[in-house]
Amino acid sequence: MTALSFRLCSSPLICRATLDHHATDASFIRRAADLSEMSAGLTSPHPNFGCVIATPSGKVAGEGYLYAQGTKPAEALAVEAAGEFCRGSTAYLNMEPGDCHGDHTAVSALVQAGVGRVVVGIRHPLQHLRGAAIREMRSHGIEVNVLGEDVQSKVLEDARKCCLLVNAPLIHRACSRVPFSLLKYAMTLDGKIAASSGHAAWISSKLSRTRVFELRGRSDAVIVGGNTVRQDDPRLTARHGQGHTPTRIVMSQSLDLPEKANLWDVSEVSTIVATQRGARKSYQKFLASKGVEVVEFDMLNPREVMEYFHLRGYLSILWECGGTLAASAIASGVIHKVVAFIAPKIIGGSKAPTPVGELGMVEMTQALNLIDVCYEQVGPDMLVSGFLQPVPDLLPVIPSEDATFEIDPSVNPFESSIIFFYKTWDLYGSFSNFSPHPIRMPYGDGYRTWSSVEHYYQANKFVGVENPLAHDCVEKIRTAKSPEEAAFIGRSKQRQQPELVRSDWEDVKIEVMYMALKCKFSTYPHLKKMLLSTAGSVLVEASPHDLFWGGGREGEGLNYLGRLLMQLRSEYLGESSVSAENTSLAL
Ligand SMILES: NC(=O)C1=CN([C@@H]2O[C@H](COP(=O)(O)OP(=O)(O)OC[C@H]3O[C@@H](n4cnc5c(N)ncnc54)[C@H](OP(=O)(O)O)[C@@H]3O)[C@@H](O)[C@H]2O)C=CC1
Ligand SMILES: Nc1c(N[C@@H]2O[C@H](COP(=O)(O)O)[C@@H](O)[C@H]2O)[nH]c(=O)[nH]c1=O
Repeated sequence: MTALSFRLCSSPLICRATLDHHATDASFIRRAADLSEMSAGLTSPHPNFGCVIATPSGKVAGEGYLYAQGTKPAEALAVEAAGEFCRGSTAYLNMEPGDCHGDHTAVSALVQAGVGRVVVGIRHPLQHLRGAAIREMRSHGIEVNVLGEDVQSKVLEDARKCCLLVNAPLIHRACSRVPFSLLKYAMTLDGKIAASSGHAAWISSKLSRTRVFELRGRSDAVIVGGNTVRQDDPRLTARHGQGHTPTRIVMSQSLDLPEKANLWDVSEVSTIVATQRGARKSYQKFLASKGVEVVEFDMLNPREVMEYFHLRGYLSILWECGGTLAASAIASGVIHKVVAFIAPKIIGGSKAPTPVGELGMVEMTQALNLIDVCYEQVGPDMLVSGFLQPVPDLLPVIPSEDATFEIDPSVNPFESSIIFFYKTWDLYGSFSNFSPHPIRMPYGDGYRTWSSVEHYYQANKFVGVENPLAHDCVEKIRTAKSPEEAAFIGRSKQRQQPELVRSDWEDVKIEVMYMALKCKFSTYPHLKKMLLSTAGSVLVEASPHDLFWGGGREGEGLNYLGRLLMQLRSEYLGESSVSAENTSLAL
């Protein structure tokens, strides 16, 4: 079996006219993405939608963007602006419309105006909305091209990336069930965020601080730790004009906070204090009397707090804390992006605070590398920003129509039902690697029995490595009492002692899994029958954590387990149709 690839490669023979066409599509999609951000800082953060309507000769006829939740959709505004030029035109949308209220306003506007073609940057990131508007437009006879699926090339891929970035908060929030979090700090050239005394006003220039006000205006909330309140008495308001002002959140375990503080003045904007359950009840009462909301947590940590604010509907959070809380937030995996203003100043001081406290790392190889790093000079300062977690790519979960068809011709990816499986006790739980179905696989000179596919898969990470410790690992995993234990040993060893992992693991792991699955489904006829009974459906492992083998919570994962099962199903279906043909020939 060859490794599966679901991205269709662009043909090397792609012609000049197609390239020009792609360049035009790409530039209008980029424009739609830029437009979609026009409301940033003016209203509460929301999904960003922009629409450009272009005539067949490539002229912009109308544009629109969603101003705020519940206001007229970008598509309707663009149609109004383009008027009679809509007929036969192409509409460019950075993101598939999300028909949240069932009123089809965006799609109806395009259909009724007679738009002939729609180019979509990315599908809607939310599973319950994804694909619906695209299907609806197609059902009305509009040609819909989704970037990366129906049309592909380098220039379109770059444009698609702009669409992902412009809705990064929504995509991250959908995938990780926490709001999008941006850690911002200002530091001196020698890496300090304050003097040893704690004094920090100011490190960065006025121009940089104006940029911070803009960042605040694009956020639902700004967070600091208790110590920053004690040291700085901050206001944390967005003083960037008439724009949106975020809620202020303080995280304090001790509630050993001052009675007089700018944040307790809630006349213009609210403040929420997140604290440990039971902390200083009398002080909690005092805060309540000031109009400050206090929320108690059983475990006050960044993840719990972020999950809570996700449930309250927050999309985007700006962390403006010191290094203590920043380290805790990074360690709990809730920070998605970092923005650092670096001022050309030196303050010194071996005890002066730094932007990120203790992370427990001891070697430089453990350092977290930022992705998509940008550098910009802001007045005298340098602004460095980048992602700590890549914006999840929405493309692969339900692969392109052609590619899915390649794996399993019975599947029509956007019309088929989706069967999710995850826990072994679920309806299709036997598809999980953790299902208790032992397999017998070649090993060394003979065969060995493995208690589950997971046991076999995890052990294979260490097979063939000439180190007794790797051999021990294989045996420990093989004799693990449960698939969970096997997974735990395999994953932690891989993390702690990467030198024990075979060097070709990334190249062979899909093949290893495929062979194990093939053995499992061939050994147990009832499992094979169950797999065949799903023909025509897309299989998705609904693992919220494993974004390689699983499909993620909102379809952001690569779903390789589901793909391999579909591949296997297709092979079995092929075999049964060949044997049916042979039988009928024999008759
Ligand atoms: N230059 C810049 O960009 C910035 C500079 N600063 C400077 O940094 C210094 C303060 O730094 P620092 O002490 O690190 O301040 P933090 O903002 O990180 O506050 C730390 C406090 O956060 C609270 N906290 C609640 N939960 C947690 C948790 N899970 N993990 C860690 N902390 C938690 C605790 O408050 P409690 O003790 O109340 O329980 C803790 O003492 C000041 O001098 C300030 O001027 C601060 C922000 C930005
Ligand atoms: N010192 C420092 C920053 N510090 C951050 O700004 C907060 C003060 O905000 P406010 O009271 O609204 O002006 C402070 O508590 C800390 O979070 N920020 C920067 O951009 N540059 C700086 O040099």
